Amino acid sequence: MTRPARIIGAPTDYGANRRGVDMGPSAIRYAGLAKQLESAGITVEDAGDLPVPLADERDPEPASGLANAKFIEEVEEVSTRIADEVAATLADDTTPVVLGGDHSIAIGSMAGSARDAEIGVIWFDAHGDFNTPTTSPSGNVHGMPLAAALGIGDFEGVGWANARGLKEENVALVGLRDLDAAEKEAIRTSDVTAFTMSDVDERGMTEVVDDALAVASDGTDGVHVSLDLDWLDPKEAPGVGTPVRGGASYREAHSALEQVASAGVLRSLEVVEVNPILDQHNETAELATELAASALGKRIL
Ligand SMILES: NC(=[NH2+])NCCC[C@H](N)C(=O)O
Ligand SMILES: [Mn+2]
Ligand SMILES: [Mn+2]
Repeated sequence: MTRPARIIGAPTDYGANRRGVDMGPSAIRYAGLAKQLESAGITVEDAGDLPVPLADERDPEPASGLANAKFIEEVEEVSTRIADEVAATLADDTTPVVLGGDHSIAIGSMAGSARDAEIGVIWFDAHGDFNTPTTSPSGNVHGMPLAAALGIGDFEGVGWANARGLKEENVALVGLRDLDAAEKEAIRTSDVTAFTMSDVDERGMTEVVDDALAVASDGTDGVHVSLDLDWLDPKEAPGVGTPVRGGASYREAHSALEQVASAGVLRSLEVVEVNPILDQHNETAELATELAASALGKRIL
């Protein structure tokens, strides 16, 4: 029997420092996520949205802590909440499906998923999200979650951010095409495996995703999949804050997430960076919904 799924909304926007992406969970629900998952034969429960500090109660530059990481205190507060919820969901033998929100929420999802288990991560994204507060050109935490989870640079020993049961060797990034200079260097010198869009061009998505699955499942108890909608080409997914041309096609994306389902290793899933204000007729949210269903086992036939 397939495990049930629990939808967990994380309506953040401070990690992208741009309004609108906080409406992602609502747009994805409106696009029919629960129905789609049920049609894939999965029992779905919606836990609603986790509380996020209101815009006028936030502090963009807290005096202490990780300098140059905007709204880091809010990130800590909400990450802790997400981590607890994800861990509790897994303890119920249920698959957490976390809806962003900006990609800073991945810090919490990974910490929760890796609290009591060794996990791997597949990161479908145009970006590396491998900056640290020191290397980040923007200070936006949605460009830092992998570095945070892995305890790189300023994030070393930051308990709430580090994903306990996650090693660099089990992290695979897929579809990269926009990296900052220092971020490139950090990825190169780390033990993560990075597949750029050039790799996809040369080898095809199927082979690349096969390799990514091997990296993430090697010696682990399961895989956390983080799907940033800007992984797709902006023609398919216009409703994102940081679009980059040359992304995955609709068909590549579906087939990649179907591969994830077929591998039978999915432990937790998150879908991030859907910004309804920038979207056209909710098509990016609809795509997010369909791709989540594919990852959880929905099939054409
Ligand atoms: N999850 C995202 N959309 N990340 C975009 C990050 C962009 C840029 N690399 C930065 O650090 O600011
Ligand atoms: Mn991205
Ligand atoms: Mn991202």
